[in-house]
Amino acid sequence: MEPVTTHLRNFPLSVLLLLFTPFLLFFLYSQFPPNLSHIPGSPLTQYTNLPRLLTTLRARTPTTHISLHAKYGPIVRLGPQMVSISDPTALQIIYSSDTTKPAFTKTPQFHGTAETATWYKGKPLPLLTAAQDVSYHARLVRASASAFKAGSNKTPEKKIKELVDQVLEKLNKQSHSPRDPSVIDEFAFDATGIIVQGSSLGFVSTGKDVGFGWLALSVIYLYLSVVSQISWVHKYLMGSKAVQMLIGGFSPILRFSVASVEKVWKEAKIGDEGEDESFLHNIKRVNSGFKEPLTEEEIICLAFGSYVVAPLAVGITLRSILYYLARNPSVYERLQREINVELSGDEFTVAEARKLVYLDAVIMEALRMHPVLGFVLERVVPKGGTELSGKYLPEGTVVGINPWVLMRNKGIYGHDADEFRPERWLEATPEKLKEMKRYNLSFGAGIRACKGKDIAMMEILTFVPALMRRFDFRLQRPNWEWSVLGRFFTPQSGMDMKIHALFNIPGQEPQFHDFCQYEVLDNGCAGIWSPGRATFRVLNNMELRMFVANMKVDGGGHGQQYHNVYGYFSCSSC
Ligand code: HEM
Repeated sequence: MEPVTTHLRNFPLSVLLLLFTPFLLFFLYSQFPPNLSHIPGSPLTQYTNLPRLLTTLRARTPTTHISLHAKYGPIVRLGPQMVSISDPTALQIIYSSDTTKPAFTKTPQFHGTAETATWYKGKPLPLLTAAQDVSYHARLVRASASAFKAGSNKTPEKKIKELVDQVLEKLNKQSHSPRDPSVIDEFAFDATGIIVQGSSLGFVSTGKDVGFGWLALSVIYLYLSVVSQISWVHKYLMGSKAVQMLIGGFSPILRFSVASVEKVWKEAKIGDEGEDESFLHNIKRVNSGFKEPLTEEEIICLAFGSYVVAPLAVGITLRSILYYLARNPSVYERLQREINVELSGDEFTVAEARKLVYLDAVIMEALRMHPVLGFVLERVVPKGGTELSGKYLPEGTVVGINPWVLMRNKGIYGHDADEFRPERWLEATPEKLKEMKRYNLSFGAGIRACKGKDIAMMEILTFVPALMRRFDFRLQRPNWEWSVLGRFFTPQSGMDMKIHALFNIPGQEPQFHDFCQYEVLDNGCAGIWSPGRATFRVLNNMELRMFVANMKVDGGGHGQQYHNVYGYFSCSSC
């Protein structure tokens, strides 16, 4: 008699497959029960997360989610246990700010950040953005609330202003050739250094990464984007202790965060509210008064959280503002007029800039058109399940809204929601405006909304008016669409710009630009060359502001070559 193994060896593979397939299907079924079969979506998503994964790999999450909702309606199945919602009424339920009806908790979506990049003293740090435990989250928020308030101290504002001046000087030197405005990203990194530790990181001055790990940050976010779609693989990769033993502690951003904390703890004295005030100085001061002070790990978490979020978020938003302004000449000109007429001078404060209504509308519209986060802000359906958009969702379902989907909702923002039109924020009735703001997800919503909004707005309100007072920018290829990497974050590329100083700097060799015929004289006066540069007239500061406010351009709109530039005024100073 032949041994059993021989029989098995001779057994055709196809028969084996036939026998085992039902077991395999049963296993898959029990792993991923199609309990969301009543939710519309592509049939494949009932059984697998593969479509989600492919969308992420192709970096098309925002646009894909928008078209899925256009096809399937306000509630769409994205995976065997995941649902995306576009129904605005669901926002208050999922991200509730009502303490009697707690918001749904976060999924491990962000937890991967901790396990991937913050392996510290043998374990991952519990980050604020990732925290799933409600009381731990509340503890970190309480301890850092005053540190996140940008308006509470004037020192960072002053330092950010100095940094902007440094950026403008750099732009002036680079203005001869069109290029990607990467100096914006350098600004965003240095500004984060000022906010977190009270001093710039040195991106702008060196034009280099300075060891922070810009590349590492991109790799971390690529990894997170992918594993958040198929979370079980994480425990075999960066979530595995063995992998962390091999490459743990490698994260350069973690090293930076630890160094920042050490620097502030060494240099700042408790009670010192002087020149060096920063996020960490503030934490150090308030922490000493707590009954249960934050631990070293928790403080590093707070620094790390800002370093991984703030530079990308602010950089992406500044790029959006510049891009949409350059593509919309009438908006650009209206904003430039407002900035030149309403602000007192180059030394304007953030409080002054905050009062500019059109600037505010432009920023809100840029954030609406291009939210910084490109994925569903995931939450878990609590015990007992819930009903959203008329459909029952069982406990444990992952659910959420992608800001890109909600911010293009035509019912809220109008039939032209796909267009960049800041006027919509100014024309709306008070009720409509309230509705538009209520469903504004650009900074998230409810208890887990962005904690750095104040800081981000301070940086944006310092940068944009300063740039527009002294520079003119336009896209090298005005009708060229940029490219957007639509994953976790939504960074843009392909926006080469010509950025030119509007006025020549006193004491420097005058540079005459093809599109701008102003000049600032050594005595501080500004002048304008009349068409054809036959005569030169000197303007005082007030006239200059009036001139820019009423500036007319012959021979085409903004972004084209200015042949004749003239204003409505009569020059009285010369
Ligand atoms: C224009 C700039 C920014 C935008 C559009 C933005 C957007 C967001 C959004 C949408 C969320 C919610 C994520 C979720 O619900 O899952 C969030 C959370 C957060 N952001 Fe921002 N952010 C910006 C700048 C900043 C800055 C500058 C900081 C820090 C200095 C920061 C710190 C945080 C933190 C700590 C959280 C987590 C809050 C929590 O879980 O309680 N953000 N941000």
